[in-house]
Amino acid sequence: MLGVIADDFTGASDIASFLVENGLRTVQMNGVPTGALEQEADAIVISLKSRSNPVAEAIQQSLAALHWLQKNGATQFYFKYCSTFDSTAEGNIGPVTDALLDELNEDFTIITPALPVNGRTIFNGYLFVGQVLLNESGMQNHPITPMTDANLLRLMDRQAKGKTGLVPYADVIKGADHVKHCFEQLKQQGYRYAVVDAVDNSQLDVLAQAVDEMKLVTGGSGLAAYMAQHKAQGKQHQAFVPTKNKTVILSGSCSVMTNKQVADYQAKAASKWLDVEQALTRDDYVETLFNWVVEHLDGAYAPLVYATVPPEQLKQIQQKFGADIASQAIERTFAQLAGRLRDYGVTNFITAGGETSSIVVQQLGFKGFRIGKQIAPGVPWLAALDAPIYLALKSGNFGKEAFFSQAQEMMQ
Ligand SMILES: Nc1ncnc2c1ncn2[C@@H]1O[C@H](COP(=O)(O)OP(=O)(O)O)[C@@H](O)[C@H]1O
Ligand SMILES: O=C(O)[C@@H](O)C(=O)COP(=O)(O)O
Repeated sequence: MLGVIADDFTGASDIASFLVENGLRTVQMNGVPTGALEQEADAIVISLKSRSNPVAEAIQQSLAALHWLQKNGATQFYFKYCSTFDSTAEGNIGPVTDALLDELNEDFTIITPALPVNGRTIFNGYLFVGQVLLNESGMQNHPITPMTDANLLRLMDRQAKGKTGLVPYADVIKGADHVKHCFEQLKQQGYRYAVVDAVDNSQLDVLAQAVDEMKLVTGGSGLAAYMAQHKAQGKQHQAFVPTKNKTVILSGSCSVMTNKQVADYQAKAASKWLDVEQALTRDDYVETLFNWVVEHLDGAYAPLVYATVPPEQLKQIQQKFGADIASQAIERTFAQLAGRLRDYGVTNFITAGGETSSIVVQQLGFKGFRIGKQIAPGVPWLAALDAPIYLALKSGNFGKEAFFSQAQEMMQ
């Protein structure tokens, strides 16, 4: 069984959807479960909210997830982080990778955020988003983990304890045996991690074969899709879509794509901006937003509450209130609002943004999810295991402009 440790909830549903689409029976758990695994599965994805926590906390959560997965039958482990390598000079990708390697008594792994279907490719160790380098893609303006360098070797070396090497494109296309040989050479030269180039899916297919016996693999969801294909032996997936019912959209991502998606949706449905100042100063602010959502639940499309702003406005807000204070106030407000709406009878939640989705799901508190049909690559419909609730957790930059309306048009 494959055990996945995902550093946020959108990332967890991203990888879970690719595992399922490629034939593995997969369950996504909300945090580290307290009891034993209750159903048969080929892969378990544990969703953490550890991407931007203090390093020690991220390590502690990730090791707890590892121990649970080991106890419940996992034999190979996958640390899932963002396809845009969201992290800071402190971590958490490097320190968590180190902690997992140490705990597993391993001394080597790979670094593979590539996800070609969503435009994330790696060449000569540089991460591209579409046709531009990571640090020119808009990710340099990320509210919590601004990415100002696209070189994965440098990024990893800054935050991890070992040395990072490269398996370049010219070697990857020579096939899985050759890639394994490159890993051995890098190990002998004292490298602890290898960034592996992947400019399209065929390199991920090769890499999936090269890591078949690697105890710990790290990366985005792209490689996992091919690992699933090689493990699955053609198992079938019964994809579901949600039932039409009371729906709300909560958007806390400030990514380039989410800004476009919010603008597109505002032309179709009722929308309300979540004002940081009011979130910080008014005790009744959640109640005000709740009342507004309830008034708009009967429209053709669901109401949207959004904190999403373009980079200049984000900078002003962060300067005025402090980046951490602003983002915590927004996350808290979304979480409380989601809880109120669930109690009121909203059954379908569409959330945008990794941190935002993570806090909302933690507040709603389900054990875990079954994985349904993909709305866009990496964004599946989810059904809570223990309540008749459906969710779509959209990663910041995933989906096309019309994502929010498309998601609802799938409901039956
Ligand atoms: N208007 C805003 N001002 C300040 N911070 C914001 C604003 N809107 C969103 N944020 C914060 O930015 C962060 C966005 O992160 P996240 O939800 O992970 O989105 P993404 O998936 O794009 O990374 C959240 O912590 C959110 O609260
Ligand atoms: O790998 C990815 O890009 C996503 O699965 C992911 O982790 C995105 O994170 P957010 O943009 O913070 O949602």
